[in-house]
Amino acid sequence: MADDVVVQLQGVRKAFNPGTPFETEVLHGIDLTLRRGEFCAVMGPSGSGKSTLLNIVGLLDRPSAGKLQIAGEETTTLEDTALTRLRGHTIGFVFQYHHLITAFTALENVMIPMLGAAGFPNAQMRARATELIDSVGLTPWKDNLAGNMSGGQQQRVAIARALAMNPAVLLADEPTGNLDTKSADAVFTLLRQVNQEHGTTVLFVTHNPELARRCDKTIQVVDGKII
Ligand SMILES: Nc1ncnc2c1ncn2[C@@H]1O[C@H](COP(=O)(O)OP(=O)(O)OP(=O)(O)O)[C@@H](O)[C@H]1O
Repeated sequence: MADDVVVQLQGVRKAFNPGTPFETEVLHGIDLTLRRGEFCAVMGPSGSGKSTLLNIVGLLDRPSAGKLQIAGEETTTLEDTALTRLRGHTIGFVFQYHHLITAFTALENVMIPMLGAAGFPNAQMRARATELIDSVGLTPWKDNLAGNMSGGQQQRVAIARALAMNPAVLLADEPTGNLDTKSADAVFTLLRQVNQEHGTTVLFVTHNPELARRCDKTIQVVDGKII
């Protein structure tokens, strides 16, 4: 595998409820290679398998068959604890719904992934979270409760939180799907900026062809296959 390949799927299949009468194969042999700094849009009809694909690349779910290498490591043979560790250090997630803790401030939400085993924040974590909040343009709002922020601001906090561990791969599942055009554009521009400044590889699910055109490449997932 070339050094700059950060995500590689070979013949990845995913079946839900395997071995039961309800078994359904949702991904039917996906091959995909993403290099460092690549920004790739994922498009395709509803129910075609885009989120399932992101969950597998994000090590939240395991393939039923095939190979998946993340940051040079073959993941299909890893035990759950090793998989969790690799996920924590390599992958950042941004979802359509921000999944912030609304009763925490913006800054506190960004510190959550840094807490780790310590379980409580220190000055270094606070400084790093402040830097991230600054980088997503939310300096004046850092002490606002996440629940009181606008949709676009919440998504910026979610991006800052996703970057807390400086991930090689950022997985964004329709992060702009719930936003008005102007906020969607601003969130996309921020993701692009992160990608270019840090060389983060981004996999970005969208139904918006305008935004897909602004990515380095687009894959179409149809009926569980890349076409
Ligand atoms: N845990 C599960 N158990 C059974 N079937 C599932 C499970 N998760 C997803 N599916 C099915 O897999 C298919 C693909 O779902 P997925 O959410 O990946 O599609 P999607 O392309 O992301 O859709 P959307 O654009 O609507 O978000 C759907 O038919 C869905 O019902």
